Amino acid sequence: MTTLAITGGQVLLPDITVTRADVLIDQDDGEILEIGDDLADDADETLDAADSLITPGFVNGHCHVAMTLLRGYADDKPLDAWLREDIWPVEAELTADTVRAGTELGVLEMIKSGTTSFADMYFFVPTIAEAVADAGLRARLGHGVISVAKDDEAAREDAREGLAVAEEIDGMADGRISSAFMPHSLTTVDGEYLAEFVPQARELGVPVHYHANETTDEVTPIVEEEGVRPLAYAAEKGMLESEDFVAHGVHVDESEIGLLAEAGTSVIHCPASNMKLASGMAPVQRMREAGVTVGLGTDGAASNNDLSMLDEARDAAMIGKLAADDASAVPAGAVVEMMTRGSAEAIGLDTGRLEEGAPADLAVIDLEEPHLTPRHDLVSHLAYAAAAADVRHTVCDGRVLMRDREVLTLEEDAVRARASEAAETLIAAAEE
Ligand SMILES: CSC[C@H]1O[C@@H](n2cnc3c(O)ncnc32)[C@H](O)[C@@H]1O
Ligand SMILES: [Zn+2]
Repeated sequence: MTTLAITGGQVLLPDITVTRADVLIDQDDGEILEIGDDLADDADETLDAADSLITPGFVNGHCHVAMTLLRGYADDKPLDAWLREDIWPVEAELTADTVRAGTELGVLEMIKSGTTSFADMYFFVPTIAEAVADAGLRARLGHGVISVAKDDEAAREDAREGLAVAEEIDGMADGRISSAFMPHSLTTVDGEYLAEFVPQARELGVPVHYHANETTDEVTPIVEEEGVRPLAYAAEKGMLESEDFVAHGVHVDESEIGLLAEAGTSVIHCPASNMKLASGMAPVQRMREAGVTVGLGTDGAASNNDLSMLDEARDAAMIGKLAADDASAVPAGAVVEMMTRGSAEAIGLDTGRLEEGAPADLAVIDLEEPHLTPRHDLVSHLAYAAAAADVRHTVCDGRVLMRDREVLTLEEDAVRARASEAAETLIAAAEE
């Protein structure tokens, strides 16, 4: 057994309290062996966490990681126009090579901001899986299925690809990669395909993940054409099971919050994307009070425009108060829980907490910074004041992915250069 001790830090425990302790890891099994005092002597190697906070690695519950290539490409538009006029025409030109370059850039950014796990819906998913495996992260990945603007055979082929990819990649990278069936949304995949293919996802035993109730433009047509709210429609299609998770959940009414709570379906809140696209304010406080598991996600870098979960946590706390018209709503402890265990539970990964036997997925935050001084409350600092650049070390599955800001699994300069080139190639192809 090879062991690593993370020493001298403060540790964020599962009950969202902080205590002074070392963390001892079994690097072969990728598990936490012990959290306690003076564990350095028991370890083969150490990682210094003096003046630092050791937190569970952050869990990004909803992303399109290769969209880093489109960061800053099309800003300041609402969702539907943004997708149809700018994003989808460019995405039509994606290749496995450009997706690899965008994914490497995205996972580099994640490692540098303390994220160790994420859920992702995109294209060229086996390529994304390889990049995630090489970078050392944990992820639940799926092919985004769309039927609009496709003929029947193309739509079926796309859905079949969604299932085939889910089967192919599940369990890759010693189990660090898992999969899901991912229809894009309730309005971009026709009901007949949902009815046909969702049961096949159940047979495969994978969860279903989709965008839901993100804008009023997505709610109105379903109410008008189906006569029910979108999440009641999703339930009719068999898409509201306890392992399923929806992204956004902005325009959900009380009946839909009740459906989510009853079914155990989770919601990934994406506050930055919801603000940037002016989609609306999700009723996070009400969903949490009703017992819905709420996680946090960045969405893609083109609608955020970064992949930092620390930014997302602050945004979630701020907009949560505004939405509830209550400064005590969505407090620091709630967003810290959402960015760790909440997202992990939502996307079905057994991580997001620091305790004996849990996966050794963690981030170490440097507290020796002016904006983290004084240290009245480290949970408050994590929610409101810490930034991506404060992350010192990142560890996933017991492996050190970043030590003292040096990423060990990716060559940072080369990744940035390849991504810049891929972005240029992509835009040039779209403008041809
Ligand atoms: C079919 S793969 C995923 C698909 O989703 C698009 N996308 C990115 N951000 C959003 C969002 O906020 N709502 C809906 N769809 C989004 C992405 O560009 C891909 O086409
Ligand atoms: Zn999305």
